[in-house]
Amino acid sequence: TNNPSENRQTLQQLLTHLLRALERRDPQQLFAWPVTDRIAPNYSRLISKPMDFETIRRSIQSDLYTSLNAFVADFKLMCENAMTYNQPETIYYKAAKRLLHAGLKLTGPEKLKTLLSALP
Ligand SMILES: COc1ccc(OC)c(-c2cc(C(C)=O)n3cccnc23)c1
Repeated sequence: TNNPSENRQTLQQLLTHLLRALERRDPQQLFAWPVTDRIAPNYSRLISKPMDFETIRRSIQSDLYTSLNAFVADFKLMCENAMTYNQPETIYYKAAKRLLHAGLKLTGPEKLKTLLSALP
């Protein structure tokens, strides 16, 4: 529809659906909350824009994302942060790489066509 509030609701429903699908790919919840300097030394010095699933959820709820691209950008940032801070042989780097690929497939044009066709 061209009703802004309806479109915003639909976008929020789509983003919440995608967020849940992505969170399922992180069963160890390594991306569920912000990484602290306590568990990752110097993290806040090395990573200028931290991102995690809880922050993304809050952004959806406060209508911060006005497009799918903005949501995908934060998801990619979250994965890229982990591939910047952690060495390639760590579980965090490997989990981020897998999550990033799974996420880009989920939000790719092919999959989105089916998702969008299912919307009201
Ligand atoms: C081992 O248990 C946990 C629990 C929560 C975590 O982040 C929310 C992490 C974690 C998550 C990360 C990431 C995502 O870089 N990390 C990096 C170094 C050390 N720990 C982490 C690990």
